[in-house]
Amino acid sequence: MKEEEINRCQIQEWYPKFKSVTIKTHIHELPESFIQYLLDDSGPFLLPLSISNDDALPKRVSKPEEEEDYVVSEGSGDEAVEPSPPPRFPELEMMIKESIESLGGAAFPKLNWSAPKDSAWISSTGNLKCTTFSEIALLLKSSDSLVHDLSHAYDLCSDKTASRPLIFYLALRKWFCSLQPHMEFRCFVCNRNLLGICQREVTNFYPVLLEKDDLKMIIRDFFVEKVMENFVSESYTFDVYVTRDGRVKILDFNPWGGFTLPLLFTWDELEHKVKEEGYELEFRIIQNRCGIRPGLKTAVPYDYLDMSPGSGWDQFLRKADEESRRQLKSTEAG
Ligand SMILES: Nc1ncnc2c1ncn2[C@@H]1O[C@H](COP(=O)(O)OP(=O)(O)OP(=O)(O)O)[C@@H](O)[C@H]1O
Repeated sequence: MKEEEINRCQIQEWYPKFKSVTIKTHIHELPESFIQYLLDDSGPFLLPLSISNDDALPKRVSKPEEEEDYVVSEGSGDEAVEPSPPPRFPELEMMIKESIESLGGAAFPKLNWSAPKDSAWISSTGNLKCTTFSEIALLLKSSDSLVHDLSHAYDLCSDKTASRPLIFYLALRKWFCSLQPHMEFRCFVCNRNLLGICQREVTNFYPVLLEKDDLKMIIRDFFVEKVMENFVSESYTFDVYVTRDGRVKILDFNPWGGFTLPLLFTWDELEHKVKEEGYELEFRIIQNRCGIRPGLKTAVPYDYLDMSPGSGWDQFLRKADEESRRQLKSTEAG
C-alpha cells in the first residue's frame, strides 16, 4: 500500500470532487496545539475552557509573585503546585460554532480519515451528534480510534516517510438524523472494477433487505456514473447510503486492504475473485439471524456494561430500591 492511496481517502482530499453526491461538510484546519492537546494523556482529562465560560475565568493581570497578597507557602512544596489550567482554543471554537450554525445546528465530527465512533457512549445522546465545540472536544479526546489517524495512518505503507500527516483537519458533516443503518453499504473496487457490495452494519439481520432486489444495480450504476472516473486509486473501498427514494450518497472512502474491514467478505476471497475470468459483481447481505457478526470494539468501559451479580450494579439498584421504598413510607406516614 502506498502513502498516496491512504492520502486520497482523507475527507479533505475527496470531498471537493464528490461534493454533489455526499453529505454537506465544512472542513477546518486544526491548529497543532489542538492536536497536541488530543495526543497528550499525561495529565488529568481536561476539556477546553469554552469562550462562553470566559467570564468565569479568574482574571490574572500580573504574575502571582507581583501581587500584594502573594504568599509563598512553606512545607513540602507539593501543595504549592498549581494544577494546569484547562486549554483554550477560542479561534477554533468560534469557527466551529459558526460552522455548526450554518449546518443547521448539529454536526457529525471526523478527522482526516476517522470519526470518534468508539466514544459515542460518553455523549449525553449516545451518538456522535454535536451541537457545541465542547461536545466535539469530548468525543475527540475520548476516542481511541482517532489515535490511528493521529499516529498510525501510514503504518502499513511500503513507502512510509512519516508517522502522521503534516496537517490535520476537522470535518463537520451536517447531522443526518434519518440515517437508517440497514441502508449503508460498503463497496469493494479492485483494479477499477466493482467486485462486491455488502451491508455496512453487520451486527444485525435486516429482513427488509431480502426484498430489495434493486439495490445492487442502483449502487453499480452510481459507481459507473459518479465514482469510477473520479477517484484516482485503482483499488479502494467506499461506503454509501441509499435514501428511501433511491438516491445514493457517499459516506466515506477507505484504502483497499490494511486496516479497512472487509465486513461480509474476506480480503483473500476478494483478491481471488478479481483473478477469476468473467467474475460477477456480488451483493452480500446477512440472510438470517445466524449470520450476524459480533460487534466491533466500542471502548465502553466494562463496568458501564456489566450488570451481573457482584458487579456493583446489583448493590446500586438494591440501594436505589430501598431508598425509594423509604421515601414512599415517609410520604405515606406524613
Ligand atoms: N452526517 C452524519 N450524520 C449522522 N450519522 C453519520 C453521518 N456520517 C456518518 N454517520 C454514521 O457514522 C458511521 C461512521 O461514519 P464514517 O464512515 O464517516 O466514520 P469512519 O470512522 O470513517 O468509519 P470507518 O473507518 O469504519 O469507515 C457511518 O457508518 C454512519 O452510520
